[in-house]
Amino acid sequence: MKTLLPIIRRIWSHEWWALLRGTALAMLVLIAGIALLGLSGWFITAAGLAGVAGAGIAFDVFRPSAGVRFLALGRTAARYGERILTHDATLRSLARLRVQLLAALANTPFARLPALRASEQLNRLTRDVDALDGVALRLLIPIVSALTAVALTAAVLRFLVDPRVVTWLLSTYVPGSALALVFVAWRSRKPSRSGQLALNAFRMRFVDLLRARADLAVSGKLATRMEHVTAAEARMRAAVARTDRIERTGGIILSVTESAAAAGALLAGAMLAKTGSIDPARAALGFFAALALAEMLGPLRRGMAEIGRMTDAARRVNRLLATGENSADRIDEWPPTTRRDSPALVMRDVRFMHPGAEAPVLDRFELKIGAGEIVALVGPSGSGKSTILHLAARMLDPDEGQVEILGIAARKWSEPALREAVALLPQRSALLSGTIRDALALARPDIDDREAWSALTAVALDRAVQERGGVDSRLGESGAGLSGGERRRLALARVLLRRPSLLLLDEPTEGLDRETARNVLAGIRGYLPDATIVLASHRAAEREFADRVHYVAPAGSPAPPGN
Ligand SMILES: Nc1ncnc2c1ncn2[C@@H]1O[C@H](COP(=O)(O)OP(=O)(O)OP(=O)(O)O)[C@@H](O)[C@H]1O
Repeated sequence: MKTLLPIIRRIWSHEWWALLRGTALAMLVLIAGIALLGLSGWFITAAGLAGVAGAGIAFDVFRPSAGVRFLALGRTAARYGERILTHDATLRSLARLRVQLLAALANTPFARLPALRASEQLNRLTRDVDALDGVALRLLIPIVSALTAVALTAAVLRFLVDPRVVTWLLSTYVPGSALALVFVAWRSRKPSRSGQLALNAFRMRFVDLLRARADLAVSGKLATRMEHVTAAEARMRAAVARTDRIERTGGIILSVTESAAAAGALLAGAMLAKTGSIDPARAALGFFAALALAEMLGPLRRGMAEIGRMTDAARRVNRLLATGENSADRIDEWPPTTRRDSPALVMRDVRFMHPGAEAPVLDRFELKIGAGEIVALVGPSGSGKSTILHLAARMLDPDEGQVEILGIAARKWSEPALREAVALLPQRSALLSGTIRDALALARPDIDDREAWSALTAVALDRAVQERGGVDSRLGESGAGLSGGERRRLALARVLLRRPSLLLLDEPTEGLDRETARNVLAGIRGYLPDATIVLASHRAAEREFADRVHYVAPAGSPAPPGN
């Protein structure tokens, strides 16, 4: 329950007014239901007795039947209002929670991004948030309204019937319903959790299967992977069946409680009527109230069965929100102004180790790049070239040493100012499905045709786009429909559109033939004549394009002279 508190607080803080009114209406529904059954029972008994006594003609049928109608209609109206208010408030708070989770994901520190799995994050955003819709609807509101309804019913019965009937009802209902609810909550914790885990596994395996289907098919592993997917689905169904069985057993305990409470109330009423303490019609009230009290336990039973699923989801959501909110604090909002006369990029005595790695990738690393220079970083695979670009874009922060970007210490840059001044083309860029214009608009939302074509021309992609039908032609998922080299150039065009002062390119011409590579590199310089360009490079064409080559030695080995 402690895990659910932060979620309850989040829901309550924005929706307290709607929830308060919804809870009041939920109480009204329960009270009206109990009163309706009590009044109807009283009415039938009293009318019967009046008939037996031969006083039927004098019996006032109008007021009680008007009361029954009023209560029945009032209950329906209150139920309608309660559903609208509470569901609306819950859906609004879940929508807000989804946005908060997305923001937390967006704030995830870059160093942790490689560990994130798309399918896992998708799960979190859908199943976990959906699991939390019951926190208010099936736990909070039913508990508060049931407690209030019980207290009110007890007070009214005490006044109208007899305190002993109230004592009987409480002494059967309180332990009986507590036993049933605790039984359901306790026993269904495991299956409801394992059902959720199996569902998560099913979704992740299914997404992975779709993504890797070509590789799996050629390696002959498709059938085995499909078995994995169906195994997760079978576990999920088994867990659901088990939760249902537990819920039904809880239902049996509740039915026994209800029957015992009603039978006892009927017996007590009969005895009280026999001794003449109260009239028989009033004596029937306890019996009907006992039947009506069972109604309030239905939604609670469902909530209890889901408690394991809810707490697990809440734990994951709380953790992600906490990390996202903490890392958001990292961003310094002070926007500095760059100094034009200073070097574009300086790294002094930098040490950096990837999380979980055993040794630093950079140790006492030094680099100085003048404004307007084009520098190619070369070195063996794994020597840390991409890491240097990530440090220069401040996607990573060094463990030791200083990084200066455009004359300003990296830590002093505000996030928006840095993204204006520095652009990075990573080794693998993501293209979203949509049109070519959409892909470019990520860099420049208000992009016009002229800007789009000039960036596409710079990366030698204009002809290919024209042949496809222009900038409004559609791309499939991850840029499907373009060749690997064309996708790379489209991502490059997008980076150029930002017109950065410092452009960081991680193997920009990978997958391009020598001539196209040369054209693209010349196009980049033509598009950004004054920018400083740093390339992580393995290709001769890139080295030839650079003013200077900087050798990146693996950490621990000496850097050659000439750097
Ligand atoms: N997220 C990470 N977690 C742990 N280790 C990492 C991570 N990213 C990179 N590394 C490791 O850091 C080292 C440097 O990686 P980096 O990508 O910077 O090298 P690189 O010189 O750009 O290599 P390549 O030329 O093959 O692209 C490698 O040994 C790599 O395995």
